[in-house]
Amino acid sequence: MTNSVQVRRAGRHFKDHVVLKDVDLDIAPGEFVALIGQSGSGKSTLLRAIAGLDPEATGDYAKPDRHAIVFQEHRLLPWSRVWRNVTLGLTGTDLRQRALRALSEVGLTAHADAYPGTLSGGESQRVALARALVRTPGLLLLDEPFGALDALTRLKAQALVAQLWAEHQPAVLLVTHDVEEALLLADRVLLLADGHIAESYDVDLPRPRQIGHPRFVALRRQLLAGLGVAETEEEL
Ligand SMILES: Nc1ncnc2c1ncn2[C@@H]1O[C@H](COP(=O)(O)OP(=O)(O)OP(=O)(O)O)[C@@H](O)[C@H]1O
Repeated sequence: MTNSVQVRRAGRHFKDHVVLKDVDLDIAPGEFVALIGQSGSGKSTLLRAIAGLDPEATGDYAKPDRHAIVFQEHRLLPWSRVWRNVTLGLTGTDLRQRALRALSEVGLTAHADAYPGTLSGGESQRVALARALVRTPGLLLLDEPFGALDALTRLKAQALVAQLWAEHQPAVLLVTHDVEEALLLADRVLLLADGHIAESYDVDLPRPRQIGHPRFVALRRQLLAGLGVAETEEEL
């Protein structure tokens, strides 16, 4: 398989509500793909199916053995120290060392022995990223990981993800509501609508991306039109 991710005929319904009808999706090794779509279009449902978390999803799914997922909520265990959260579920003798290495990549070495309850929202999401990184994933699945962060923290978290992706080159599938986030980070943006991938946009811009670049502005307009949002309506 030359693709890192290959999804064929993905389907999912909840009783008579058909959410995913016929989704085909490919991600090349090291490619960063963003998935946008209106609220309720099935973005999270698709991500969960790809992650193997949804036994009732139908279709064929191929993905790297090592994959990791980061959700909008950090899902850290409050009674476990940060470094233990990072290596939760892993076995081996050097777990603390591995946790510290991953925490240093997200700038949180100093918080290794803290409990999650003492961290800010942005720090908690960085721990969740470290927990993903420590698994050296070939595929990183990100489900609105910055959705709950304030604007400045969100920008910093986006820059961190861009840097980690450039260093480690996993394939990435990022679910986001935010067309600017998609255009800042992704090689390609997919639009999920009516239960399938309705559009694919190549983000043919060098990195780091400049939001004022005329091509960026044009792509932003196309994506918003694809979502059925007028340019003046900022957020969905
Ligand atoms: N466990 C469930 N039971 C019933 N319906 C569900 C369940 N999970 C999801 N759905 C429905 O499937 C549809 C798609 O949900 P999903 O969370 O995948 O959408 P989304 O595109 O990620 O939305 P958002 O952007 O608002 O997070 C929604 O209509 C939702 O109500």
